[in-house]
Amino acid sequence: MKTMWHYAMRQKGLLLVNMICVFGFVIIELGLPTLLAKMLDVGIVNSDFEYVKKMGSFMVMTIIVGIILYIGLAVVGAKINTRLVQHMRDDMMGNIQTFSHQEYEKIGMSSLITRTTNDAFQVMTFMGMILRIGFITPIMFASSVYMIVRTSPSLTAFVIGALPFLLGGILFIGKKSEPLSTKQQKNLDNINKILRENLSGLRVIRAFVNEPFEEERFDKVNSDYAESSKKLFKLMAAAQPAFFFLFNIVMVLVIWFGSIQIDAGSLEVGNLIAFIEYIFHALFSFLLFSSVFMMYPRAAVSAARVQEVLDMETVIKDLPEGVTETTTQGVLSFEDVSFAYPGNSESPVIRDVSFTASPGETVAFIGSTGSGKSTLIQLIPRFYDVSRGAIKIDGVDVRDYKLSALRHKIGFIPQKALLFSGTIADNLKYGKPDATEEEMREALDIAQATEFIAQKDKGLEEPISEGGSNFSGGQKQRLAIARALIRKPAIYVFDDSFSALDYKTDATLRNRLKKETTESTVLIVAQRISTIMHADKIIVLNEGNVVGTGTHKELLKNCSIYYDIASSQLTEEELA
Ligand SMILES: Nc1ncnc2c1ncn2[C@@H]1O[C@H](COP(=O)(O)OP(=O)(O)OP(=O)(O)O)[C@@H](O)[C@H]1O
Repeated sequence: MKTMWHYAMRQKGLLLVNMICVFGFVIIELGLPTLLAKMLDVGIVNSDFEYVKKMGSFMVMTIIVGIILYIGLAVVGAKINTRLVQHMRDDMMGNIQTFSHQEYEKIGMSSLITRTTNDAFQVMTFMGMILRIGFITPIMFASSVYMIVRTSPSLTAFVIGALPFLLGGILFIGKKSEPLSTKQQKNLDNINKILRENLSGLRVIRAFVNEPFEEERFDKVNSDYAESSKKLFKLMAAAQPAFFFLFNIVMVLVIWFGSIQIDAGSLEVGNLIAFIEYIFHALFSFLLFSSVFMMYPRAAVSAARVQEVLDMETVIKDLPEGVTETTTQGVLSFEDVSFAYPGNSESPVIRDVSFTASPGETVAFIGSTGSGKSTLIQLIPRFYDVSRGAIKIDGVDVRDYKLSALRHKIGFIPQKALLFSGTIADNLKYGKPDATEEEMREALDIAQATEFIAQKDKGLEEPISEGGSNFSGGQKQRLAIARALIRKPAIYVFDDSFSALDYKTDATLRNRLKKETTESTVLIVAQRISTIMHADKIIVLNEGNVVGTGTHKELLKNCSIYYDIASSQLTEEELA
């Protein structure tokens, strides 16, 4: 509720109009039976046709105003709702952008998508119900009960007698539906998760002829979702016939005793008709309100999931007043750095790593898979914070920087080259929004991308499909490199970013890079010895420990792990 009201209250003006429409609508709805009763009991009974005509025109006018107010209610409600969900999604996205890897991993990508789309939609739908039904029904109910008591106090007992049954039913359904709603949303998370994996891993699935297995996996989560939805809908559906059964019993009793009272002359026909109309409004309002109440647990589950995203604070705290300017540019030092992934503090992935890297220098990291290379370099832009020790850039601890200033110093090229849908130019401008065509062409030239772009019909304006699927792995890597180059950062971090390039392109690219980065610090993670053998310093990692530091030649002599890696890739002559 807190979440919904927070967003609804951002539109106080529209809420006020909504309330005015609600009041007007209720007055008109209850005014109609009153006018009808008068028309019957005064006009028809006394054959006063002037009176009948007068009441008739009042009723027509009332209906017209009622329609206008009802349309107003729908329009205003739709406006409030769409803005509500828009603001909610904007805020969620804003907070998600601040998340570190830890928060992403905690909630999970699929769940974040479900929460931003489906859960926000559930909250919006419920708010829509509140704005119309939730506001109208309590007022309608209270006014109807007032009219019921005023018209015939003796018949009121039947209405009051029905209320405990209604209330009991509503509470029962509300209690039953909450765990079902939680389960339903979780099952929807699972559908999204499997769907994402299936769509992004389509080629692997096909290559391994695993379609039947994947279909079965999807079918399972889909059935789970259908099962939980079915139970929920069954529960909701059972409420309606039960209500109409109760409603009909009340009606029969009212008409039965009402006709006895008419016979005895203590009640007029018009009043009985109006009375039945009031009962209908009172009980129907109660039912509609109960449908809001029954939907509440489901919306509350969604609202809680949305609120969790909104409340989640990143462990990587930004320092808005942090350091933005430094005297040097690109001096990097690791000082006894250890790191363990969250929830795994007993087994650090990086242990007591120390090294320095200066502008103009290329430092490379090598080691077996899982030795901690990617983890180590992800600590530099603070994708994770160190568990012990410190990483300093230009003498300042990375945690003391304003986050944007820190990340501006770094050109990070991740292991998996990710391109955004748009054009080649759009993707390059992601690195530098005001990049000129000349700057773009220069970056592409260094990244050895000029040739394949020249073959594209539209050159820089060539469209890139979702995930860059219309480019090869090596082309994507080169574009990702160009995107980082265009920023001219103080520190380049290449996380195995040359792996998809052929040997010749790899060598040419690194040569060009060397000329371009004379004033920058370059860190390269690679599996290929040929990619790193010319680095000024090579750091060999094994199970998170530094087991060797030196040049290619030095390490061949005094680091057995490096020698083993090198000997598996180089010829005897190259080793010598
Ligand atoms: N997000 C994560 N949560 C928990 N453990 C992780 C996470 N990412 C990596 N690890 C673990 O940390 C260790 C180091 O992984 P890392 O990716 O840094 O190795 P790497 O040397 O870069 O390997 P590769 O060369 O295969 O990319 C591995 O044991 C891995 O299982």
